[in-house]
Amino acid sequence: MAEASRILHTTLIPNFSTPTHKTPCCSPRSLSHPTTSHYYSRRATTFVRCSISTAGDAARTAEAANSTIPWGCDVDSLENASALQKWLSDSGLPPQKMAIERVEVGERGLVALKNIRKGEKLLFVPPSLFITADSDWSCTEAGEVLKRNGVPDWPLLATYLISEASLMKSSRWSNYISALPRQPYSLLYWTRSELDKYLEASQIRERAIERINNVTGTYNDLRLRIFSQYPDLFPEEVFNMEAFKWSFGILFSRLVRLPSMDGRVALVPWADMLNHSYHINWLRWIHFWIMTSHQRELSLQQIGHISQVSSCCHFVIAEKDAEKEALTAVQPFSLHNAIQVFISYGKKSNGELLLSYGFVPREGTNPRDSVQLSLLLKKSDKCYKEKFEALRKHGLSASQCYPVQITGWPLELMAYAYLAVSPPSMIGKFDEMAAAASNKTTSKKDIRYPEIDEQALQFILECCESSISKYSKFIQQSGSMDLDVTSPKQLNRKLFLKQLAVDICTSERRILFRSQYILRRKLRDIRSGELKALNLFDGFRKLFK
Ligand SMILES: C[S@@+](CC[C@H](N)C(=O)[O-])C[C@H]1O[C@@H](n2cnc3c(N)ncnc32)[C@H](O)[C@@H]1O
Repeated sequence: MAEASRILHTTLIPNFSTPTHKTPCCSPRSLSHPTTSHYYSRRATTFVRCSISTAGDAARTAEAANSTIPWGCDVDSLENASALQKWLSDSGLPPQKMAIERVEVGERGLVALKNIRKGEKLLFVPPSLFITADSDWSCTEAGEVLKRNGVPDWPLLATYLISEASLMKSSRWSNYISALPRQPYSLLYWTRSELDKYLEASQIRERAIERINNVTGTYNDLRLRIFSQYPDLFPEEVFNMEAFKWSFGILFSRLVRLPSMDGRVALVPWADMLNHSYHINWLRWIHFWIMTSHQRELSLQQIGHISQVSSCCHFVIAEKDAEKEALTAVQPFSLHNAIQVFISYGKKSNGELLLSYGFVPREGTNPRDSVQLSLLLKKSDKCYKEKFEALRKHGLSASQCYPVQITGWPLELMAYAYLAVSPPSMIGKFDEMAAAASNKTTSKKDIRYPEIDEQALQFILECCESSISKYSKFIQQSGSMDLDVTSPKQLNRKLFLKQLAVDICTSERRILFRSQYILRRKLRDIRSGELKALNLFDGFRKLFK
């Protein structure tokens, strides 16, 4: 979950070596495990195949929205939760103080069943229950082929999930997979035309398109270089785009990085049933221990904050102070039955939460919320070429996005604005400005050019207002938007997407409104200061006359 997008960015597009074998490494008959043909006779092969649709491709759009995979359950289903709980305890999960319940926030989640004391361990998950890139494959040969081809962790795990899921009851993870959502909430499931229609105003649209392209590219790469070479191990009825959309959707919304395992990524059944919250107003330390295989040495895993939304209690999982806190933990407090326990998925904006987890927190509740403001160098600028060159030198382009928060904007954005408005006489400063506008930590960020402050702020204000007007237009039009549906099921889906889009646009616009207010005030101060200075100068002139 946490850091998922960053991890994906660096590892998703695999750099495979060319497969050395053209045929499966072992023929079905020579398998030590059940034979491949036997395997695949048990694989689920009944689902619809489809790929991510492009704009205008209405038929495929409808198909993409409606097709599902045959494993997993509905997002709010408790049907498989008790089977999951039982299987986990049978597999070594110690008795827990939480249970899976239907909840108000996040549909299903973990709720505390007992009073919990400060310092008490709340979650215990033995590593034997983690799914990592080192997990054993039920189909050993498939795992060996991927590893031999140097497939990185993310695509490897995505393929592993599909492989195990398709084996249904024969997989060791069948109880876990049955309790996973059949269609995780994720922008991966939005078609291109839905992204264009609903997220036109938000920069998150670009991120979603990029992510979908990455996932599609990864799947195509795997298909071309590996799956097509070993069709017995990776039949297309199972290992197709729809299945990869599902598995990447699961990874984006559930994968965690484990510092205690050298930062490797893993799916942690049970812990991944915790929903997200920012409602933190009273700190408590809670420890999330992971037992080693010998269960003697305990190592600590930092996932994030655990909080309780409806009252003033919450927990923070601490890495450094854990030992100390565990010793001094004495103060008991009460959690009523069925009170949901939350963690924080990290310092993410609402857009990032929508992108990976498919939900938008209530307006104004996310202190880390930000909106990407797009700034553009004007082509009509007399020094366009020189400015563009300076930007390029520092890894930037003529159009740049910067995150704006309710508390303000980064120094880099101001530096870009200085560059955008600086006159030809300041050509000698272009390089310094472009360097400060880049995200290189070595460059000096806090540059000031009071002589062009007003123009720079005015420039940012104009960008802000142009963005606000796009949001306002969408929000206004959304009420009467033609949803273009042919069935009640489609209508529900479109209404849901539209609501998410309105929520994200409203929360992003809110930040821009705040920036607009600050910018106008600053400009008013500058202008009234200038006016005062002008009046004073006029007064002196008259005096000397
Ligand atoms: C790690 S899973 C948490 C368990 C999940 N609720 C389940 O039943 O499988 C993350 C998913 O839970 C849901 N979720 C988590 N926190 C949420 C929140 N604050 N509001 C709405 N949905 C949330 C989203 O669907 C997200 O993709």
